[in-house]
Amino acid sequence: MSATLITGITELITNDQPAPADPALIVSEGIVAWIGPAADAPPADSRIDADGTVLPAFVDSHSHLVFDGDRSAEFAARMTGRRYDGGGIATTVEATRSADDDRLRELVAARVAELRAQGTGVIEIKSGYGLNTPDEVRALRIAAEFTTETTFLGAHVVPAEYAGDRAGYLDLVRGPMLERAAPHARWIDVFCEPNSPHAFDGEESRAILTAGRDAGLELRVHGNQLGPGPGVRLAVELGAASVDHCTFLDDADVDALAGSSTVATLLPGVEFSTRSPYPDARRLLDAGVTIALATDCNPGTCYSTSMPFMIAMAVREMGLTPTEALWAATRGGALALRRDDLGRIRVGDPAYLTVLDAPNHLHLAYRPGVPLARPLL
Ligand SMILES: N=CN[C@@H](CCC(=O)O)C(=O)O
Ligand SMILES: [Zn+2]
Repeated sequence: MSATLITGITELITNDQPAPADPALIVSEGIVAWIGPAADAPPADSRIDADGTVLPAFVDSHSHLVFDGDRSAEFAARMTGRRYDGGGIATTVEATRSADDDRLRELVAARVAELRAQGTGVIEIKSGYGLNTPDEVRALRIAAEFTTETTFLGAHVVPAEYAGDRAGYLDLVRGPMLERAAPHARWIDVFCEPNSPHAFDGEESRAILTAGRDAGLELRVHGNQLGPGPGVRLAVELGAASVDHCTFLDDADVDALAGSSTVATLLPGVEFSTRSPYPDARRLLDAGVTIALATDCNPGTCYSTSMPFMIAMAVREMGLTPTEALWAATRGGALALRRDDLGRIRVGDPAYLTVLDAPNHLHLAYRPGVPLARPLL
């Protein structure tokens, strides 16, 4: 067994026990084996001088990394006033279906390398740009090469070939497509958005989610992104682990979340890239809701892999302190994935550790856009 001692930690964020003065860590075989004052550290085989702030790696609980194609022109049009309504997803579906497996795998690998280099440890990856059975299954197979947190999103939008037959597509998604996809997924998700003509209303979403649950999948929901809607309350009612976006909430939505085990996952990169109002994270926290921050990395509403960027926006635009935003991007993400072993530094947990080239964690929001975060090991 080989043990590595980590010293030179200017600040240690554990999201667990308070850190000692002049903290040090020992990691052995990928597990946190010891935390204590550097002066008391037991012998180790090697040593790393962190020379900065050490924190749990970010947990990015919402991404759509399996795609091909480019929608930068759609982004540019939005910056001059065009609204987002989900219609551009069809462009990505076409490009993704046309890509061969090796190309898709390379694209995902490059995006995963990009996010890891910025301090993300574990990521969730959704399907949703195949929208037929073989392409959805392929997306999940490729996603599973990079994470165990794979999500079946056949109910992203109704694809063009079913434009006149929504009911037919719903039957496909909750029938044969689900049956083939379920062995490759942990989660099922739905774009519940009555404000988009392409996505699904409350009853359609309920039908998809309950079928997924019956097939053994756990639930997550895209809800209340483009306007008020039933997504948040449906997610809470069905016991979903997370409802994501939460941009347009009324008091009943906030009350429902506050009394529940459903995490509200906020995706400020989407509001940035669609020129929308940011969700009110302060209101949610003050009501006692558990919140997470994630990138939602996708070609339409947010092509960013950067959790530090999400933290900076949450602080500047959404009313969180830097400490709260960091917690939401680490432990919050872990809870949104119902992973008790992630998002904190604790003896016995996997050693997903990030180091900041900065004296303390406030620099994550204080120095936006600066590449401070990287994997420690
Ligand atoms: N809103 C639904 N799905 C993605 C966007 C997908 C796209 O536009 O390609 C999201 O989470 O924002
Ligand atoms: Zn999404």
